[in-house]
Amino acid sequence: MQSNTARGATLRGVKVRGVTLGVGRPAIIVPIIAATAAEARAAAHRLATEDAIDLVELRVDYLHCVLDGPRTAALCREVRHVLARHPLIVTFRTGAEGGMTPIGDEAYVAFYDHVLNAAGPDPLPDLVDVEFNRGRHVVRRIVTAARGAGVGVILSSHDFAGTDSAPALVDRMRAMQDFDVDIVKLAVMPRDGGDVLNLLAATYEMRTRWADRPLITMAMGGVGVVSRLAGEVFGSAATFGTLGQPSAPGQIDAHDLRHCVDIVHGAAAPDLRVAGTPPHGAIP
Ligand SMILES: O=C1C[C@@](O)(C(=O)O)C[C@@H](O)[C@@H]1O
Repeated sequence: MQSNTARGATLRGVKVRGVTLGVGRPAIIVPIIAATAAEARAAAHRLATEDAIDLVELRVDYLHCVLDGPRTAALCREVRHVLARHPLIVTFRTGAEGGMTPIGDEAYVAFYDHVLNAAGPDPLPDLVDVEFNRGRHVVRRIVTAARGAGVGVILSSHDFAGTDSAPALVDRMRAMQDFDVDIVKLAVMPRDGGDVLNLLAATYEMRTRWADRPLITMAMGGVGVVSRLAGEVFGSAATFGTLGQPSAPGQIDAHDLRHCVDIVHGAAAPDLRVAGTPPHGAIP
């Protein structure tokens, strides 16, 4: 049963440090892909001064030390500190969803417990990414821990095998929104333009009829790239680009991405404001 049945729900933007997601131009997120703590630190120092990006994602599943929870949790705090004004998302992308490290449910919960309870002078990460497919019980435990720590949650779902119909994708996002999370994220693997349209149609319907919080959606791979560039028109609040190794197929250079997103925003924002289509509300 889905409880989020309010049609045309009003979307509240989510403010993370200086960045508001869900209102206006989509945010640009860049992943840190690093095998060692030293590499992660160096990448954080480089990204800290990057003006083209809005948020950083630390993909901890690439770290050799990731299964050492306390050590990785301390690194997350350190990276958060180094990034200064850029908000940090900590993501353990599991093997089942395109990540580098397989992990069982208990270890997955324990990992996020370490991250959310790490002691130290540096701040905690701003957001953690939790996989919807881990199941209700796992999601609830991590969301509760994150709420207790004052850390936001992105609930995410990846389909690397294909793309469901638009109605099925909307159902999935509505089921995700039923959790007490800040942002819902959906990634699919399209075979062709028709699949990309399914993702975009689902995003648009979700954004205009059901969503009361920001969505981030993307069709991965080459044919999906249009969804990363023009997601604002359909209601996606952020897009992932790369400054180094990509963390998923179809990501393009973050500077090029910024340029394209700005072009779309410059052209589309006045019409979006008039038509009231997403993202309506205050467009800067
Ligand atoms: O969920 C996502 C989106 C993503 O898979 C993409 O397709 O850009 C990249 C991941 O690093 C991130 O966690």
